[in-house]
Amino acid sequence: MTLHLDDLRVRHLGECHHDSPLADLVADKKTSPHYVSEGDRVLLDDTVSMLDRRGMAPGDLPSFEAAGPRRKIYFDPAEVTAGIVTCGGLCPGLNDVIRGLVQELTVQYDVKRILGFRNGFRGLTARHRHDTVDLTPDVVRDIHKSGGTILGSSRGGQDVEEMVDTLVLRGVNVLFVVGGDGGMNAATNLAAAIRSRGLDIAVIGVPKTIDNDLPYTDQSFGFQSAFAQAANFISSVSIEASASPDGIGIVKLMGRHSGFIACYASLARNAADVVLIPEVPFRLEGPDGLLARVERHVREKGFVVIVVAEGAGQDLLAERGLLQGGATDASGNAKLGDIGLLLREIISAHLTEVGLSPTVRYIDPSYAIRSVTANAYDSVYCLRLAHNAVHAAMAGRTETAVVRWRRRFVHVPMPLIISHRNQVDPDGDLWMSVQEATGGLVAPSDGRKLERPGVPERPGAGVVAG
Ligand SMILES: Nc1ncnc2c1ncn2[C@@H]1O[C@H](COP(=O)(O)OP(=O)(O)OP(=O)(O)O)[C@@H](O)[C@H]1O
Ligand SMILES: O=P(O)(O)OC[C@H]1O[C@](O)(CO)[C@@H](O)[C@@H]1O
Ligand SMILES: [Mg+2]
Repeated sequence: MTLHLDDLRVRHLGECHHDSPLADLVADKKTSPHYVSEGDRVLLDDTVSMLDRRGMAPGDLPSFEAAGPRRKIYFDPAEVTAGIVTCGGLCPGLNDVIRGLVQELTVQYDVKRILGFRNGFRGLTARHRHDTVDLTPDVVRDIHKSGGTILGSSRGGQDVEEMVDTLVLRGVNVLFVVGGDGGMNAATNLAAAIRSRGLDIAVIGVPKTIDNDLPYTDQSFGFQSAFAQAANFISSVSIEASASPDGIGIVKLMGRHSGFIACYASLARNAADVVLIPEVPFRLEGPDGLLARVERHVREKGFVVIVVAEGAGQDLLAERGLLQGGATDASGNAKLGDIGLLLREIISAHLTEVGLSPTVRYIDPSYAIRSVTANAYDSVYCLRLAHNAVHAAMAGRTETAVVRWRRRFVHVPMPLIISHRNQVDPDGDLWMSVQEATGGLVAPSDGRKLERPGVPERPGAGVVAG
């Protein structure tokens, strides 16, 4: 998809006429390596060759509006009622975002009324619209010390007009949607319905997903906390497998369509011998297939550790009739088959057949990963996203997501956030690092050649047969 400057312009509700309470803070600020001043823009591309290929004057290059406080704002804070909704799967840092939104709205902008809608978009239906939480600094003071979301979350569709009615009936003129691709889709539809009714309501998205599958953001919040926890499970499995004769350690990690958690968690511990992700289909059979590679590891090193993303190898499950074709959850997300269980069965059978005596240690930590409290890094990240989301809303931006792009906080039009999925690029440097750390790949099922097969020797990785 080729993006132009016009694709990156965000919607405004109108001119900003009110003095911002933060005007003094930004009055004399200029763009520097650590600040982007109001009105300046952040480039989409970041290499000389990419810029060169565009062949444009700097002002015409595709770029994002910088986030941050403005000198003038659109809404009179005394007239603002804010709403907050968290939707989809849990993710570390949701409470940090809620806390940051409430603190910034109340302390900096003196907004008096903030409603927390319960259990995702379900909370905006006619049935649940009056069951809201009054969010104050006191209510949110300590919520960042726990994982999850104090507002609850849900999957499943709701009628968009009914949700707009809720915003009108509850007097909400600024809505913050903290959600993944589904949540951003719903927020986009909501904003379109608001626009078609000519209402003065801002919808601001704070993109969220532990899968890190949303584009135009460096990395989604909570992702670091999630993969740090996932890495602990890889260590556990590695210790177990290395202490068992012919040990097979398998960890299945979340990641429906994107294997970022599997890649990062594997790199964090450098204990994985094989990493399987949805983006790189793999073969079981043949000299470079998974089974041969696993067998080689066990014979040479005594054990093997496999990290598999839940969305990997779905073709293998389908071939075996282990997928409910077309089955989806309430939000329309495809229901996946259990690749971890299939690998456990197939690998055990193969190793037994070739005369080994495998001991399998299989962990599927699933919710134990995404329910953790945000680490310090993610807490800071969430707080800063929340501050910028509030600035965007008060300045009358709408149908806009607030993200960090190449270290700067920027505004991205919501349709772009749902325009495609962020995935591990098999030709990118992350996957290259995984190859370097694991010493090669399982043969891809698309017939591509393997570049560097082999078993690397890693300090502390276990016994290497002489
Ligand atoms: N294509 C869509 N159009 C409109 N609304 C959607 C769409 N997909 C999902 N939604 C709504 O958005 C909400 C959240 O979606 P979903 O359950 O897919 O989680 P998500 O926001 O993608 O988060 P995550 O990926 O982290 O689990 C649900 O209430 C769902 O009905
Ligand atoms: O069991 P649930 O709540 O439907 O969520 C599972 C899914 O949610 C995610 O955490 C985020 O979409 C995926 O990684 C996972 O497949
Ligand atoms: Mg999603």
